[in-house]
Order: sequence, then C-alpha cells, then structure tokens
Amino acid sequence: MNIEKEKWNAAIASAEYVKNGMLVGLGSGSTAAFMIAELGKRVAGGLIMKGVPSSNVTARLAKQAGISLISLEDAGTLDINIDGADEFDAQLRLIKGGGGAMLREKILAHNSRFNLIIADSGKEVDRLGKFKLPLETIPFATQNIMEELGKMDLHPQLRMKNDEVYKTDENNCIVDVDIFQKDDLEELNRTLIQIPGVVETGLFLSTTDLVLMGKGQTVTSFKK
Ligand SMILES: O=C(CO)[C@H](O)[C@H](O)COP(=O)(O)O
Repeated sequence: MNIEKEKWNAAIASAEYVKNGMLVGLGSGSTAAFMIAELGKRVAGGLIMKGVPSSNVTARLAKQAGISLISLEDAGTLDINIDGADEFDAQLRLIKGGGGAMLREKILAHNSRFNLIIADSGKEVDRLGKFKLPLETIPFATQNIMEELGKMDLHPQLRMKNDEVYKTDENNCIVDVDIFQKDDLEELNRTLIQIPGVVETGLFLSTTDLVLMGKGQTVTSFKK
C-alpha cells in the first residue's frame, strides 16, 4: 500500500467537487497539499474559483499553484471546505491539528456549506485517540493549563519544534493530550474548551459531510 498514492487519489477525487465560481476552504497538511496542486492544475485548465487558506503554508502553496485567494471576511460563507484529518471514525468525527492549523481549519469548517475530508486509509479508526489530541493554548496560560490537564489524566505534552516551543500561525502553543480512554468526546470537548486560555481543540465532532479515503488503488466515500 502506497500512502502517498492514496492521498493523491483522494485529493484528485475531491477536486471534482469544486465547480466554477466556488469559494473554497483550503485545508493544511500533506493530503491538502495534493488537493491544492490538483486544483491548481484545474485552474490552469480554466476552472474559476477562489480559496481561503487555513494556514500560512497553505496560502503559499495555493499562490504557487496559481489559485486566487480571498479573505474569509470577503468570502463570508464558503461553498466547500476541503481538508485532511489525523483520524476519523464511523460517525465522521475527526481528530485534526497534527500540523497545528486546526484553529483556522475549524473556523473554515464552521463557515462552509459542505465539508469534505480527504484521507489515506491509515486515518480510519474504530475509536478516536491513538493520535494525541492537539489543543491550541495562549502562551500566557499554557503552563497552568498543562497542570490542569495533568490532573485530568490527559498526559499533556507541550509541542516542540527544533528544541523550541512550537508556535501556531496565531502565535499560540499546542498541547497534545491523550484522550484514548475517554468515552464521551462531546462532554470532553466542552470541558476542554471551557478552560480559560484553551483557544480551540482538534476535535471536529459534527462538521464533516463526506470523507473520501484513498485505499489501495480506489477511493472509498463515507457519508453522514
Ligand atoms: O489537521 C491537519 C493540520 O492541522 C491536517 O489535516 C492533518 O494533520 C492531516 O495531515 P496529513 O494530510 O499530512 O496527514
């Protein structure tokens, strides 16, 4: 099984959903990068669309691919949002934020009429949480938040990059927590988001309409 090929196949299939004149949320990560490259090809072939990027990296990739960008403010509601995921379950609930972009990604998901997730077959799980759940936290509160999360048995880990504290596009921190033993994810999400200084979680529990998953040579769809 070639994971890169699965990502490509899902990305190519997702581009079919983008029609002339659409405003498109552009996700972040390696699968989303394939989707951006594919949309770029279609734009070169005459497709008219505008994208709202979910991260600075995605904005750069989209510009390189020849995709016109628009701010969320000017776009208002998006026709479609296409993004990757770190895990998805049978209810199309997601863990996102492996790339640290889930704050803007969740904002785009919330402001889109249709949310399409693209993934390789390694992302499908029976139970969410083998992948650590990212939380975006403001630097001022991060140490105290980590102590609170520790008392909740969530084993918080401050995300680092090159021996420095990782910073998001919004200049916040990421704390990764272990939620595998937690049964009620809606309740957990409410609890986490209520901690002052937690800006967003990587749990996307109700936004997804469709998952396109590359598997071997094929693409499987999972609908709500
Ligand atoms: O949530 C994300 C970034 O914040 C990505 O969608 C997620 O990490 C999946 O990435 P990849 O497509 O590289 O596996």
